[in-house]
Amino acid sequence: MLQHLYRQLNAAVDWSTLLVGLCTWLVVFLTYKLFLRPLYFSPLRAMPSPKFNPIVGQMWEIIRDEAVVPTLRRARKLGPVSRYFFLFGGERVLVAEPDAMKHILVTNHANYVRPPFMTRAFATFAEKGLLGVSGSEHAMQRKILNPAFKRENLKGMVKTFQEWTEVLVQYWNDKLEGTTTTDGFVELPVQEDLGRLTLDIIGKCAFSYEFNSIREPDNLVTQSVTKLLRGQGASLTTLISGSRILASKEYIKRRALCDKIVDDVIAERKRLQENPEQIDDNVPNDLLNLVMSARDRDTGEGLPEEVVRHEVMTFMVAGQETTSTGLSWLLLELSRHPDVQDRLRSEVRAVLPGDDTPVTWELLDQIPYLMWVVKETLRLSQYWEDPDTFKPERFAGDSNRNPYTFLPFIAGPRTCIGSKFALAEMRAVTAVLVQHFQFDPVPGVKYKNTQRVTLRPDPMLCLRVSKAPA
Ligand code: HEM
Repeated sequence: MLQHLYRQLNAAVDWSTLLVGLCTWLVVFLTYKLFLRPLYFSPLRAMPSPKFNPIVGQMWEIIRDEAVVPTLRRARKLGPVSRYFFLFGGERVLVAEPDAMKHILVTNHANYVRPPFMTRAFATFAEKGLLGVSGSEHAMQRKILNPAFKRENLKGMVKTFQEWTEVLVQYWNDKLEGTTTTDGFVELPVQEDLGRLTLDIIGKCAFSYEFNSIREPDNLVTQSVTKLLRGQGASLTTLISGSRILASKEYIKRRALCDKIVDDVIAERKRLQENPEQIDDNVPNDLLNLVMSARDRDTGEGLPEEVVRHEVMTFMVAGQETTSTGLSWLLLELSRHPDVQDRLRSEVRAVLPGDDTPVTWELLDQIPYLMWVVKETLRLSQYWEDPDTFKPERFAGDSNRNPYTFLPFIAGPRTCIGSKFALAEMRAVTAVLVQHFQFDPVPGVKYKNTQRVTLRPDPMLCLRVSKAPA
């Protein structure tokens, strides 16, 4: 039967013609994709473009050079809106112009959606939370959650920022006291320690969980969650699709542990909601509480329980590494600019005179220089005068500036929901740390940008830490 079919097919098809046809199609397709389209037919061809390479485009310099450097170089050379080439004739547009940013992120955001593969990668283990959903589902979640993230609801968390930073202060003081150097400093893995601090803070603020990772770094839960947040053990398919296919056994175990911790807290919280008489005065002031009580102002509906869990995980993913990396860059800049560090310390001390003065949101607002230092650390845009110089006072008189020249949290429907939280956390942590410590560079160490989920210093930041001058 099969033989018969094969003979019939052989008689009907001229294989050599088919092969020639296929080859011709391939040549035409490749010529169009690699040369004709990018050079003559692309709607982007009128944009300033760098040197054209049909195979690797600009990818080689992007991989080879320090992160962000090729982007800045191109923006300077080709202007605020330019085209560059991806692999195999693919094209990308680089935008560094405030009005164009507004157009893309806000006015016409529906035309510029994040590619689905990025959404999946962002939300590897919280696919139903804000980072993992899109379209109407995302809009519905934001409508319910936006009001929860207002300043009034976050104010009480500044106390937590201060308390956990004081744990780090104690930890570093112990190291200083244990040091044998006569110069009064100790070289510390600052970035690693800040990572533990922001884990402790986000654990407590997100769902009142105490990781206690500064005091107990080797604790199983801390280790598991830290590895999970770094994506360790997740396979490429897990990172791309969000599914657990091919993920290591350890990864699956860590996820189960993490889910259980969050589920237990939610179950206890629900029990209390149903039995309000058992709630004492200490209702947890955390994001979980805000998420569980948030309601759509039109329909009165809240978020389903599974989504609540995913939101808590999302806050952990979105709020831990971002702030610890931001704080690492900030301390690195302070160590490079002793004048900025001195001024910051004296302005902090003028408002928070004693080491034990309770830090509050209102007091943080009374130290404008602190906010300028934080913002200058997060600024990357070239759309500023003398853009490569670290100059916090450029943020004085900020209100007259076009908001689209400063976009660390982007803007529009996907703007960072935790931006106020993050700015308050970075200010509180910095204020407490500069009150106690002086930060100086370790001689001879040069840092480069490296792109992971965030832009990080490479190597990991290590600084000389000593007692702050009186
Ligand atoms: C310096 C610290 C931070 C920076 C620079 C930052 C930056 C960003 C950026 C750029 C986005 C948009 C990502 C995208 O859609 O492409 C984002 C989203 C988000 N961030 Fe932050 N973030 C920070 C801290 C935080 C903190 C502390 C939290 C939580 C408490 C948080 C929660 C979120 C959430 C939930 C989203 C998703 C919003 C959505 O898609 O609707 N972030 N963040």
